[in-house]
Amino acid sequence: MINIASTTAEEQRLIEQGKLLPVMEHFYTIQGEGMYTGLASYFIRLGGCDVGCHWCDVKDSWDAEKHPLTNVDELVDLATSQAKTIIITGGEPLMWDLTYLTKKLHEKGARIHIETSGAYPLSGEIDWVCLSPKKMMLPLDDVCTAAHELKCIIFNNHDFEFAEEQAARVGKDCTLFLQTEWSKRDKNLPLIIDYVKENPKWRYSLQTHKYLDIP
Ligand SMILES: C[S@@+](CC[C@H](N)C(=O)[O-])C[C@H]1O[C@@H](n2cnc3c(N)ncnc32)[C@H](O)[C@@H]1O
Ligand SMILES: Nc1nc2[nH]cc(C(=O)O)c2c(=O)[nH]1
Ligand code: SF4
Ligand SMILES: [Mg+2]
Repeated sequence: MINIASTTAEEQRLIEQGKLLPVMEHFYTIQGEGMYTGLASYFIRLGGCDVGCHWCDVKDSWDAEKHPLTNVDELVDLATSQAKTIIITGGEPLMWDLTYLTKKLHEKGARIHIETSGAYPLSGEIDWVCLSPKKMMLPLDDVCTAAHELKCIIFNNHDFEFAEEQAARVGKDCTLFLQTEWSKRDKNLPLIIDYVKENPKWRYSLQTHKYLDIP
């Protein structure tokens, strides 16, 4: 687990227990991507990521120190009062121990999804794992095995090859998605459409929230 330099010993203890986490933002919106596109969901975006995707659309999340340490019990109450499906994202949410957060969410009857690069071990009880593997820090085998959904980002042509390599690592029931890197969408969407027609084990995923201009 990462150490936040500016925390007190008491805060560090609560972070290790998962009762205090750096939260960049939390908001009720509609899942824009992948298998659950269109589903009303509450997003919890944890700060901290060292994977370093040059095209990452939430670079502000990377530095955990920039995000307020937040009381997990209060966050759980707020999230579950608004939605049944809670999506934990980041940053890289698996940099943190999610045992306490997910236990509390489940006690309130929530269904829990995660968006992850898979570069760190799974923790907690998660109902739906969306794995989006990255070349710079490959996903761990255990996360590949647990993935319900594989969402590979296409930035350039080589990413189709990388996507096939990662598809060979997930279980046979894992649903496979190709999603264009947003800034390359005009060039890549026709390539992805052709690829999916030729390789129908893949589906495309669009970042529909960006077209709709919602969070
Ligand atoms: C911001 S990441 C946070 C969760 C985790 N770190 C991960 O990468 O899966 C959430 C999702 O957005 C995708 N993503 C990030 N930047 C993107 C971009 N510029 N275009 C398309 N998808 C992007 C990621 O691959 C991931 O599937
Ligand atoms: N609407 C919406 N859907 C999303 N699906 C994954 C997101 C993420 O940033 O993890 C995301 C997001 O930021 N907004
Ligand atoms: S792993 Fe996720 S949060 Fe981290 S840099 Fe890549 S896309 Fe951004
Ligand atoms: Mg996003």
